[in-house]
Amino acid sequence: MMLSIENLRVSFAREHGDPVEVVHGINVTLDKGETLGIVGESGSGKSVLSLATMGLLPRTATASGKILLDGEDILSMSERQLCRVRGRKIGMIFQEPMTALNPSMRVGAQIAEGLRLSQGLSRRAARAEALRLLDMVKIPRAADRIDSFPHEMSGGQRQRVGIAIALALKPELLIADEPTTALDVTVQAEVLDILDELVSELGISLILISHDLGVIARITDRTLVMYRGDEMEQGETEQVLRRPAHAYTRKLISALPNRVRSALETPDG
Ligand SMILES: Nc1ncnc2c1ncn2[C@@H]1O[C@H](COP(=O)(O)OP(=O)(O)OP(=O)(O)O)[C@@H](O)[C@H]1O
Repeated sequence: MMLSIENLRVSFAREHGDPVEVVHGINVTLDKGETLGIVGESGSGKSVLSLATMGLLPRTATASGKILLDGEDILSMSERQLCRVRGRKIGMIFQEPMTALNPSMRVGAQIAEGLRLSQGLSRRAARAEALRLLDMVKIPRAADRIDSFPHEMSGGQRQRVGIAIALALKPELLIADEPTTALDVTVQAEVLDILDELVSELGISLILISHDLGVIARITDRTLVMYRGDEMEQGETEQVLRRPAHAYTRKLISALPNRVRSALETPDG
């Protein structure tokens, strides 16, 4: 898997007046197994960038540039081609796991349903695979929890189920948009660590979107810092944190809690 976003611009039509451009020429490349963090405050265009990459921009949006996934441009694919890409190549994890979960279906059955549709597994094989996935995302006593409903689980467990559902389709690229924002801090760290472990174990590429540089710093190789639709800087996460090239990045770093900030500081200052 290789993703290459070239000079991506996105604008939205307005009822009155000219369209407004909200992403102003972003360039990103991502190799197999690499993890990229996209950070920036609210409105910086992170979600628009990720929606564009999944081919999920609303109809009012116009995009130009290229989003090449293994050489094929997402921006010029038909809805049918996009559905195949989303089923096979790109998985998604959302901020609120309930958006990806069906509240009236047991979690095991939801994971199994995806497996039966995508891989044509028998009922029994799909259930066994669902159990394996629940174990993989470290749901305690998975064999007992497989028949739980989403509302019977904690937020962190629901997000793990969300991760299991995304992984069930064996994606090559996973896009996680604020996957831990709705969780408390300790649970946040657990879910991030699971995500980190799984993507590296499975060789999946990851785009992790967050307004929180602490979240990005925890698990990504590279970071793109965005502000109002522009790239502020991009580079190895460690470099960006230790030697931020841009005042905006320094502002994001100074907004981190002391505890996180001091963990990032270099011995040589
Ligand atoms: N459907 C839409 N129609 C019009 N404008 C939109 C639409 N979606 C997003 N925008 C605008 O695009 C800009 C970027 O929004 P985006 O959601 O990508 O920001 P973000 O960095 O993800 O912020 P947040 O962290 O709040 O989600 C904002 O100015 C937003 O108002």
